Amino acid sequence: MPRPILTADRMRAAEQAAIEGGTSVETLMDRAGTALAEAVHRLAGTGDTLILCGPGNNGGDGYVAGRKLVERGHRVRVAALAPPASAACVAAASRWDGETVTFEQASPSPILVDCLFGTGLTHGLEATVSERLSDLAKSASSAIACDLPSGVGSDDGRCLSPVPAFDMTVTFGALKPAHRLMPALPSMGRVVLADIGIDASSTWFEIGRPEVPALAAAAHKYSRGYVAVLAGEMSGAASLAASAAARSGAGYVRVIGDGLFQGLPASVVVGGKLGLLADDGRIGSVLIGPGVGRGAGAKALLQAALDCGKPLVLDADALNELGANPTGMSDAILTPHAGEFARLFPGLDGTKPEMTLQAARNSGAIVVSKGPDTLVASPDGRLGFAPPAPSWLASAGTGDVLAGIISALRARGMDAFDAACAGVWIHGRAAELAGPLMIADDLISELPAVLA
Ligand SMILES: NC(=O)C1=CN([C@@H]2O[C@H](COP(=O)(O)OP(=O)(O)OC[C@H]3O[C@@H](n4cnc5c(N)ncnc54)[C@H](O)[C@@H]3O)[C@@H](O)[C@H]2O)[C@@H](O)CC1
Ligand SMILES: Nc1ncnc2c1ncn2[C@@H]1O[C@H](COP(=O)(O)OP(=O)(O)O)[C@@H](O)[C@H]1O
Ligand SMILES: [K+]
Repeated sequence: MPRPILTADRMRAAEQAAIEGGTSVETLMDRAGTALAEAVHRLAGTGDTLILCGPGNNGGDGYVAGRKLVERGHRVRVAALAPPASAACVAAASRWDGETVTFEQASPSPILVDCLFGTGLTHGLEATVSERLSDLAKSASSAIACDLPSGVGSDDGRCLSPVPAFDMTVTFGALKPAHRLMPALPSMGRVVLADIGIDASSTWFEIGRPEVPALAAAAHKYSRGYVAVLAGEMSGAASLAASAAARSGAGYVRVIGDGLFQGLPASVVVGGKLGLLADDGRIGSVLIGPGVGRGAGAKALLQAALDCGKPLVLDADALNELGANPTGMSDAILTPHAGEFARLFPGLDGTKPEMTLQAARNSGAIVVSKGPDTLVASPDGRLGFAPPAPSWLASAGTGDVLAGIISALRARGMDAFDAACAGVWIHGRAAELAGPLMIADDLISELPAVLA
């Protein structure tokens, strides 16, 4: 099951529903603190532990975790930033009778647990507090954040004050958008999700390993997926996309365009008239964008793609050619990077999740908003958050490869949203296998291992 993602408001509503269903806040906090202690102990073993507690329920989780860690043999010190303020935090703190130091006195410890603020953060930490948090996190062997690293905006991933890097973040019920959004993403470490008995079902989720439809025994090359790639000025980009489609399980890949198409597998067919797009009922998806260029030639190719009535994947130059605020794009997948997104959907505001969903609703298309924090949005409100992908994907041509992978999955018959989510996951995994010095071509070599 993919891990659900909830905004702070929706998390509070889920908590409220659990409370109305008969589970008290104290019980939820007890479960959260117990899960936090368990995760800390598993990661760091038994050792001297400093827990920084804030005045709200994030701090309350810390007091509970302190008690549980003492039971597990840790020497625990709690440093309170401010006296407990929320009722549940007051109750949890009243049960803490261990070592307590002032925040200013807190000295470095091998295990640091940050329970200052979570989803209730409203503004950045004071400079002296964030500096102290950073110093303590840097000098710890294991730094663990409760729910969110303190200073991170839960819904938008902004760092409202400087945020150090943590080894692990333990969150409850559901992930929060910030766990998978820049600029907070690199501070999270491993994100562990603990079940505290809240119904956290959501149409927002972290994209997990996909289930690609199995090949039928009676499959033939066209039923396995026929991808048509429209090529223009830069044949290398089309070659990358077409090769990626072929290595992602398409049964037949055709590149329509003039050019040398170096490096293309011999099995990829080159040539054919544009009229094929509409006439050949076997074509399962049409990819246009990588290397297609700008100008009259590109415009004619785009028009042919838009008119052919086949599932489309639009990337790169095709997105620029499309113009701002496209509408009526159902059965299309758009894969803009940040610059292309801003040109395609000017004037949207809000968080990246909100803007990507708005773009999908306005255009009618599945929108893959790429970057270090790729999101996949559907007009129906589904929103997939990519798991962290290696930053070495920042290399020319990797987007062309992604478009090729998605086109193959779409031609195979996957639903457009599922194909886009699966493509993003497969792309990230291929990058992990290809390693830091990879170039886009190397991603293609890893695809069979990822898809096996
Ligand atoms: N929602 C849920 O279902 C559950 C939430 N739990 C915990 O509760 C947390 C949320 O608790 P709260 O809503 O009490 O929020 P927090 O504990 O994150 O912080 C709340 C308090 O801090 C103040 N504050 C915000 N930013 C500040 C800043 N920069 N400097 C000083 N004060 C600041 C707020 O005014 C508020 O009084 C979650 O992150 C999680 O750790 C768990 O106890 C279990 C269940
Ligand atoms: N810092 C990063 N961390 C993780 N993934 C990244 C990063 N930068 C880019 N990517 C991914 O690499 C790909 C780049 O695509 P794109 O910008 O279209 O490049 P190109 O046009 O050169 O093919 C996208 O899938 C994007 O999500
Ligand atoms: K925290």
